[in-house]
Order: sequence, then structure tokens, then C-alpha cells
Amino acid sequence: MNNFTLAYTDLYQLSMAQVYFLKGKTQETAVFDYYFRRIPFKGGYAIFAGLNEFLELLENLSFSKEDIDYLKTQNFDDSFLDYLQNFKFKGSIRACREGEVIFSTAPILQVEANIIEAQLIETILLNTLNFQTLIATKASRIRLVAKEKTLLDFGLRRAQGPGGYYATKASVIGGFNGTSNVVAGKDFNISISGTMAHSYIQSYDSELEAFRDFATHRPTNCVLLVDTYDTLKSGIPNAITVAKEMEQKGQCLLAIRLDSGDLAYFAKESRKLLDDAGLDYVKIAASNQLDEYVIRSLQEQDAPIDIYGVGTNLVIGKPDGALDGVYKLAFSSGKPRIKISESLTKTTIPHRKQVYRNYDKNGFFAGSDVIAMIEEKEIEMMNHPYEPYKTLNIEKFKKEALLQVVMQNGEKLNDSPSLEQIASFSKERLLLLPFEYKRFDNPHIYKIGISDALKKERDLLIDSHKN
Ligand SMILES: Nc1ncnc2c1ncn2[C@@H]1O[C@H](COP(=O)(O)OP(=O)(O)OP(=O)(O)O)[C@@H](O)[C@H]1O
Ligand SMILES: O=P(O)(O)OC[C@H]1O[C@H](OP(=O)(O)OP(=O)(O)O)[C@H](O)[C@@H]1O
Ligand SMILES: O=C(O)c1cccnc1
Repeated sequence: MNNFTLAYTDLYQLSMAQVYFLKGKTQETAVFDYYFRRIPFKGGYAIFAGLNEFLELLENLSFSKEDIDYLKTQNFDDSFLDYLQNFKFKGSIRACREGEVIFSTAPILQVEANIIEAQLIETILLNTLNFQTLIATKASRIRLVAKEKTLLDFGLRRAQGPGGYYATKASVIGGFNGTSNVVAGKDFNISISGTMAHSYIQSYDSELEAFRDFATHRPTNCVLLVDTYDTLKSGIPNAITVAKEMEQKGQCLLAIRLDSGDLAYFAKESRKLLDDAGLDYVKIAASNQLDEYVIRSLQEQDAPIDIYGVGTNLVIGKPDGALDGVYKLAFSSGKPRIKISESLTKTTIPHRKQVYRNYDKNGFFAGSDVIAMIEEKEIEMMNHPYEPYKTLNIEKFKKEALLQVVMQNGEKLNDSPSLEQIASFSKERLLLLPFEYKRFDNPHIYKIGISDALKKERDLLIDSHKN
């Protein structure tokens, strides 16, 4: 699916890059931070996703001859277009591991490159990381309430165009088990599964015949959709008949699927009918506008649902639809850089930085990360980034540096982890986050602070610009 070129960008990146180029800034180093300001879904954490695709894209990113021909029609300077023709990203990147549990304000990733390269990759970076992080976070919330139940992504048909491809991948990072999306299954080695549509049953004069043909010609992992006409009076009795016929052939019906009505009620009644027929191994799948709240409710109602198929609400990241991740200049030409805003929360944090996660004595996340200057070693205090008098003593906590070098001279330093490895890392990390931060309603606020040294630098820079 990755046939992007560097033209996958916003025009202003190219306009700025041309100015840098014509001003001879091809050797000028810049550092940019990637972070977001607000945790999506009013939640207490997010899950970082998309890093692997981003690094792979970046290694191969260039302008095609057709891109350059097109740019020739857009009033760019010929010498700049010659430079773009040979463009290759040669910078370095430090980042959290993909799957990491992340919070607002602290950099998740830092790019260091010549200013033209660093600027030109902004759009594709944000486009890749914001979306996958949003969807992995949504998936993680759904996993939290679904406990050990099987979660399948059914969203491709309602995704924002091709976004569905990466939504499927991100949903696995957040804890989904499989997908109906065939191409994502193939490319990312995700287990694919599926049932049948109402149209298939409607196309027959008899629901029973429809089930029977399906079971005969597609017996492996066969799931029968039982709600086309009357779930309890027709769908389930017909499914039982076909399950019994399958038994005669040494086959097993995997599941029935409910797709409308009161899913808890129908699941309970269906379970009874199946069990009474000696089909306790036949699972119950449910779908229909599910999200973390409906699934939480179904779980609380003890609905005997084994498999949840989740589509729209997952892949479009409803209700947020976007992560507000931003890419901000922190350092260039040997100087720290800042963007000042009326609102302190929009004032950027300058310098090359490291982010440390604090651990409590039991090895769980202690509820705070501190952003420090990259060269700082001992950090004893952290300051609220925007409220001057709020400080926290963090001396006693064990600390872990979250940003590690993942790309140098434009080359990835490590082999790409498999999706399974990323998902299992994410699961392990989420286990270290106390429940209060995972709560949907008014979750505990995870503290992000800045070190004394960084605060001093930032405030000096604000003062120097104000004067
Ligand atoms: N027992 C339940 N507890 C909580 N939410 C449920 C329960 N059963 C179903 N839901 C959810 O309630 C919503 C019902 O939506 P809607 O009224 O559109 O469904 P429906 O009328 O049964 O289905 P359709 O319109 O597809 O025939 C869905 O999001 C569904 O997942
Ligand atoms: O509700 P979502 O979470 O988005 O899950 C996917 C939905 O897509 C399908 O319906 P659709 O009406 O498209 O096709 P169908 O005829 O197979 O039901 C499926 O039956 C689910 O209801
Ligand atoms: O396999 C299914 O049941 C399925 C796939 C996509 C969307 N809705 C349902």
C-alpha cells in the first residue's frame, strides 16, 4: 500500500523549504517535537502507533519525476527542484517505542535533521502518527471493557477511504484479535475472519437453505447470521438444524451472529436454545454500532457474547475523529526556539529533550513523566508546565528514558518489530498503568512536568522575546 512520494505534503512545506534552500540553509540543523495537547475520548492515556510505517516510509521517501514535472508548473525555482530531485531524508529520530502508553504535552518523537528535510517530512509524519495513535487508543479502550472476549475489526466499509487499512493495523496494537479487512490481514499478518451479510440470506427463498449451502461450501469457521427474519423463532432454530447436520459430517459450527435488537437479551435467549440443543460449543458473535460504552454495558449485563465485531465507531475514532498531534520547532541554527502564545498551553517547549517516566516502588507507572533537557542527568523536581507554583518532588522515583534513537542518517537502526510484538509490548505497558488513569469517567490526570533547568530556559526565552 505504501506508494507515497514526498509530494504527499502541504504546499507550504515546499514554499518554506525553497526559501531555506535559496538562503543556503542546507546545512542548518533543526529539531522538531511531535506531541499532542489533548488526550482523545476524554480518556486518561493514549497508545502510540504508526512509528514503524513512518520510519519505513521515510527511508524510501523521494520525489518522482512526475512530481518534479508537476512542481515545475507551480513556480518553484529550478535549482530547488534539482535539489528535490535528489532528496533523501538523512536526519535522525528519537522516539518512544510503538505501542507505548503516552500522554499529552511530552514529546513522543523528536526529529533532528537539516531544516529543509525536517520541514518537508512534517505532513506525512503527522498524517501517519496522528491517525494510528487515535485508532490504537480507541481500540485499547474497547479492549479494556471487552476483557478476554474476541474483538474483530469490521470497519473497512465505513472508514475514511483508505484510512481503513491503517485503522485495522492500529486496532491490533490496541488489542483487537482480528479483522474482516483482507488486504490489511495479508500485509500485516493479522488473522482475518468473517461471517455473512443479510443480502446473502435475503437472496434465498429459505433461510435454512441459505445456512445449509454456506455450511456445505464454506464450513471452516462458519458463522451464521441469525437476525434477518426472526432471531429466536427462525434464525436460531435454523442454525441449530444446520449445526446438527454439520456434526453428522464431523464439522463444527463456529458461531451465530446477532446484528440487531437487544443484544444482551438475544444473546441470553440464543445461548439457552443452543445449549438445550447440545451446542454449547457454538459461540455467539454480536455487532451493530458497538463501541466501548455499549460493550461495557453488555458485559455488565452478563451477555453471553464471545465475539464482538466493531466497525464504524472504531475506525473513525468516534467521537473525536482526529488526534491533535502537532510538530513544533524546538531548536535551530544552534539556538533554542519557542512559539509564544496567549495561552501558555500553546507555548512550545524549546531545546533537545528527553522524557523520563517515573516508576513507583512496585514497578508501576507512578503517574508522572518529566520532560528534561537532553543532557540532564539527575532530575529531582518537576514543575507544572503551565502553572508556575505547582511542583512535584520526583527524587524517589526510578526513571526510564522514553525517547530512544530509532533512525540515524536516514536509516532505521533496528529491524521492524512485528505487529504482534508491538501489540504485546503495548499490553505489557498498559498493565503498568494504574486503573484510575484508565477509567472512562473523569480519569485521574497523569502529570507531565518540566525539569527546573528546562523551565528556566523556557522562561528566559519567553522573556527575551517579550523584551
Ligand atoms: N442490551 C443492550 N445494552 C446496551 N446497548 C445495546 C444493547 N443491545 C443493543 N445495544 C446497542 O444499542 C444500539 C441500538 O441501535 P438501533 O436502535 O439502531 O438498533 P436496532 O434497531 O436493533 O438495529 P437495526 O436498526 O440495525 O435493525 C446499538 O448501538 C446497539 O449496539
Ligand atoms: O455497526 P458497525 O460497528 O459499523 O459494524 C459493522 C456493521 O456492518 C455490517 O452492516 P451492513 O449493514 O453494512 O451490512 P450487512 O448487510 O452485512 O448487515 C454489519 O452487519 C455490522 O452491523
Ligand atoms: O464478516 C462480517 O460479519 C462483517 C464484515 C464486515 C462488516 N460487517 C460484518
